[in-house]
Amino acid sequence: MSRPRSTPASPITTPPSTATAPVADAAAVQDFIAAGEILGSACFGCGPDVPHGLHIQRTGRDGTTAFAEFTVIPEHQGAPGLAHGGLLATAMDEILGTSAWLLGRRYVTGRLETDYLAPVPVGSLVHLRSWCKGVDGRKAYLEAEGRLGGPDGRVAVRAAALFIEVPLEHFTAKGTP
Ligand SMILES: CCCCCCCCCCCCCC(=O)SCCNC(=O)CCNC(=O)[C@H](O)C(C)(C)COP(=O)(O)OP(=O)(O)OC[C@H]1O[C@@H](n2cnc3c(N)ncnc32)[C@H](O)[C@@H]1OP(=O)(O)O
Repeated sequence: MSRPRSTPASPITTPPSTATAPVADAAAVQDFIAAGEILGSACFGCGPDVPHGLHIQRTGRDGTTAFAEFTVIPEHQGAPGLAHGGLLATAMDEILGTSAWLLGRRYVTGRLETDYLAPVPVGSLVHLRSWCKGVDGRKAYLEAEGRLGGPDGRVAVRAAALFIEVPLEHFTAKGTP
């Protein structure tokens, strides 16, 4: 039986040799503190008013590493008694997006790779962490993990991602569905 890879990253989500080390942006760090007012309450990942949303709470940061947590409720279930895998990918996307935010530019997820290492029971408190490995032009390379049993407990889910920097118009110029 093959062992889990030590990193979830494929070649697409591995920073190239030309990538530079990430630097936290001072203004973004201030935004992090006031994130609730900036993002509003409609985000499925972190919005407090979204019924059955993840209600992810950001708990801290260190450089471009972001920390957060959420509780898996019955409405998040997939297989009996367990969190839905897509929901856990959403949690990964949210914490990855938070780390990308700390770079001080606007990014969207281009590619998200997720490894599921252990089942996550309904009722679990999932501890999220994400960090940026490098930046190359418009591309930011990030990883994330979700742990059970405490912030340093065992890793149940992990992800690697490529985020792409976009202009403000990406969010304001809505196309016709
Ligand atoms: C306040 C503090 C807290 C804040 C918290 C915030 C929380 C946030 C929580 C929410 C977080 C949730 C976040 C979300 O959920 S974001 C929502 C989910 N993501 C999207 O909706 C993105 C949809 N896609 C697009 O809009 C476009 O495709 C983008 C903008 C990504 C690129 O289209 P664009 O026309 O602009 O650029 P380009 O096509 O010339 O590509 C440029 C380069 O990138 C490379 N490339 C692109 N895609 C991929 C790919 N898939 N794999 C590999 N490579 C890819 C491409 O090869 C090229 O490389 P190169 O040829 O230059 O080498």
